[in-house]
Amino acid sequence: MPSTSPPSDTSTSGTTTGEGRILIVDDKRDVLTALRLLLKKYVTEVHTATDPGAITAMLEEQTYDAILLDMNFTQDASSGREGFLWLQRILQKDPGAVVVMITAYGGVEKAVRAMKEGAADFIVKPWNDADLVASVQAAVKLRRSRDAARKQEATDPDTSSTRGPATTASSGDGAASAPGTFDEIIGESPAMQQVYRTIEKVARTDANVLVLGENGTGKELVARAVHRRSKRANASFVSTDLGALSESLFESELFGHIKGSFTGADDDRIGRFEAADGGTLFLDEIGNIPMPLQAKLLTALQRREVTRVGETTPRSVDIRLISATNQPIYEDTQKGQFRQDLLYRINTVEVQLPPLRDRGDDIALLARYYLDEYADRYDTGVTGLNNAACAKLKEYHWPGNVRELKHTVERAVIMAEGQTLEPSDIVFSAPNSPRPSSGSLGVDTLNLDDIEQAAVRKALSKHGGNISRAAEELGISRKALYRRIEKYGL
Ligand SMILES: Nc1ncnc2c1ncn2[C@@H]1O[C@H](COP(=O)(O)OP(=O)(O)OP(=O)(O)O)[C@@H](O)[C@H]1O
Repeated sequence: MPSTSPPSDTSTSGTTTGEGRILIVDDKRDVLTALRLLLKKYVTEVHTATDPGAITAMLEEQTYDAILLDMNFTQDASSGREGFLWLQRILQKDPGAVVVMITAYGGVEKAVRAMKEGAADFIVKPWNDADLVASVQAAVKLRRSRDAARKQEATDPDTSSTRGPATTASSGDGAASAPGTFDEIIGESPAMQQVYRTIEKVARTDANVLVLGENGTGKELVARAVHRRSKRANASFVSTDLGALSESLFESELFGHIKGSFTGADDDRIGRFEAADGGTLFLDEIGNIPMPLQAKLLTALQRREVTRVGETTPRSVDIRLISATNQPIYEDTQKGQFRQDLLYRINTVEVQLPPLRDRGDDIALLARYYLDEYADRYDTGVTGLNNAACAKLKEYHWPGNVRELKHTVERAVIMAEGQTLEPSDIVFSAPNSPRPSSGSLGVDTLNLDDIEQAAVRKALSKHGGNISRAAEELGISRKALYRRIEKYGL
């Protein structure tokens, strides 16, 4: 039975302006007081508790639009373990809860891990008032839209099956996909199966996704698959290549502008953020944007609002963000070329796409697929490729990955003399480009932790997440590998 009186160490503030009922749980009374004073201007009710043990009873009595939860409760504790525990309990009790973690500056990595486990956001102490208020308001909004979506699903049972993630795609075969494919993505290597599993899991959530991989590995296809399987599938998917935007156009493209705000602004125009409202925004080449623009992007993401160039009033946007880069973004962060706080905002879940040369038989699978497609399109009568041609394709290092394979097969199908492709029909565009050594970790650092982290990532990606095989390749025990996965939050 729900208890009717609030636990003794909790307190409530009624207020006037904004909307929403929030709960703040922190063992430090001064933190609670400061937060209550600040937030009561923006939400209807602020409840506080110093003892996380009170959370369960409070959740039985009330539904909260947002819960601000400290990561550490016992004196001097810094592991964040209690934060994880209470986060889990809250989500068990109320799966729709929107939890914002509060952490000290040094605990940011743990807060990011908490986001992977279901927290909606995090706040770093000492906080910036405006950012904190924006984060709480966004959390309240998120709760409301989750509740509305749930109500909609309850009244329209078809909604979840037509718009939600495909539920029958557990082995990498999307609901409407041919064998060996997942939506439009072709490949059945262990590394790609791991990618499909991640897409399935993350699509259902609203978590920000960072897709990493060399050029032409299919990063945009992954972004589209996540969108298609998400509850935003019926809204727009807006793709923007940030690498192609000049600094001067960046703000107006992303945030929009009003007529006359600069030379050439002949009309009001909405930006990509607003165009993606309710749907998914895909920011490609995010690793290439200069520092000042990173700051602007971070502010928009933190506040979930954009201000059109030439205007002063911000507009709220509700987007799911998927970013992609082929840059070594972790290394760039260490070199000070990419903001760490922006990285933490965009990489809640990461999808690492393996280069084509590490995908084994997928090379032949893709080649046959494109062979059929182009033979059909150009009506050439080419029907297959012989073993030697297939071996030649598999031996090549594919610096341009799937995009390059596609063009190579297209050329071969057009130029072939016979019905079956032979090695001489296959001409590579960059046969002498340097072949990345298979041992290369793609990091340019001597920091042992970074090298270890890159090795663990690479082994997991190569073996499609298979712990035994990855541990064997790394030369460590399964247990030792689990410890490292935990250590690096992989
Ligand atoms: N696994 C795959 N199956 C089928 N087609 C693929 C696959 N991967 C990539 N492609 C094709 O290769 C081309 C490049 O894919 P995509 O644009 O998604 O790659 P990308 O990693 O985003 O590239 P870039 O880094 O250059 O932006 C597209 O034509 C896409 O359809």
